[in-house]
Amino acid sequence: MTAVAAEDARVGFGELRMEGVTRRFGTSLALDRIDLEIKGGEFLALLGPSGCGKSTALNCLAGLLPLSEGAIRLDGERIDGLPPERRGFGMVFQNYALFPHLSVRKNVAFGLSVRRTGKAEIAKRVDEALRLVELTEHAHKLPGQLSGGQQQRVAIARAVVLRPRLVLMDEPLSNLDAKLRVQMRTEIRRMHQDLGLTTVYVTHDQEEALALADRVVVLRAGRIEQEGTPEEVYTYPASTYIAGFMGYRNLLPMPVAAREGGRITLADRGLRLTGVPQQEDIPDGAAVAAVRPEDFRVAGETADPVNALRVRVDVSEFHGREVAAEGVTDGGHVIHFRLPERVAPGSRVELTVPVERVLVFSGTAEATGPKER
Ligand SMILES: Nc1ncnc2c1ncn2[C@@H]1O[C@H](COP(=O)(O)OP(=O)(O)OP(=O)(O)O)[C@@H](O)[C@H]1O
Repeated sequence: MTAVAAEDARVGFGELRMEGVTRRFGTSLALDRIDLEIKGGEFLALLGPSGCGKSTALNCLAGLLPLSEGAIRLDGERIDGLPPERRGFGMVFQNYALFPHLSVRKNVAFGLSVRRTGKAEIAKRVDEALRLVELTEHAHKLPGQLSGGQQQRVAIARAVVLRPRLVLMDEPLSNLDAKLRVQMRTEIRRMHQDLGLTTVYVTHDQEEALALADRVVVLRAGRIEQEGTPEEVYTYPASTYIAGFMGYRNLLPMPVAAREGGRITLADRGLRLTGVPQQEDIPDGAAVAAVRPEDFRVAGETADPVNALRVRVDVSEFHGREVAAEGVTDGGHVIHFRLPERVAPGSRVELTVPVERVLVFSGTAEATGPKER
């Protein structure tokens, strides 16, 4: 099959494998022996903070960057030596890179014209793509006459009109405002489903990754730290680094005070938290309790004495459905939690958290990874 035929054939693939993919820039290691399998039809998110190697991984898949070591195989066949245009992948980046002097329709048709696709076929496919991104009535406009979200939709239409077997997206929503980001997120997912695409999506936004992906791969310093379904990664982060990323805003380094029946109790300066160990070897001296703000509850009088803590509220912010609060324990631990309503600074509240929502890791304060947002 010729490369063009491969790109046009709307056939997916069984699996794409990255095998020991390593990429160096001088002496710095941007990707360190990445082994990853992407299944046809899957929506995979590559998640991690700035500099962890997400874009490098995507560019290696796209063929924009050669590998330093390793291989990429599509259904067993090596493709890492192929130039980008022969891989049959579509790309959507954060700067939409539309042609400013061409209409929306011409921008979307461009790739097909270059391939000398027949006029009637181009018209049919462009119409279909524009309908899909709901831009039919803007087809005659120039990109400069569109909003940021509309321009991004043109960029997506331009990629999917080629019916690529894999769509690579690098932070495609990062230039949009918050409301549009959420809308476009749904559209991207819908398109992925409706067109039966395989998508690899790079983002540093955990909410976006969790909302969109079938599987999330979290990168840290060029290596895979955890991979799993959004539910798995969110509920059972494999490390404090991932926990910090997944909204476990309370990462409290405390020594171990007791171990009993599969539970572990940490205690420090008057704060005592019992939780569930997430790793096998948790040393006595260096453990971290990870708790999500929304898992703390304001305790009633009948509160279970396990995991009861009293905090002085310093700040409470109205967030619509609930109030986000920051407080401090008598011993000086800063606690992030939620309240049903705002309270005056200096108020004292009793909090509690279920044992199963206190995740215990080995580690120290330095190892507590990125903070939420
Ligand atoms: N062209 C380059 N020359 C030198 N170093 C590079 C180059 N591109 C990337 N790097 C380095 O490789 C590492 C990974 O970069 P990469 O862009 O893949 O990270 P990222 O996770 O996508 O970050 P961001 O979200 O900020 O784009 C970083 O340390 C970066 O400085």
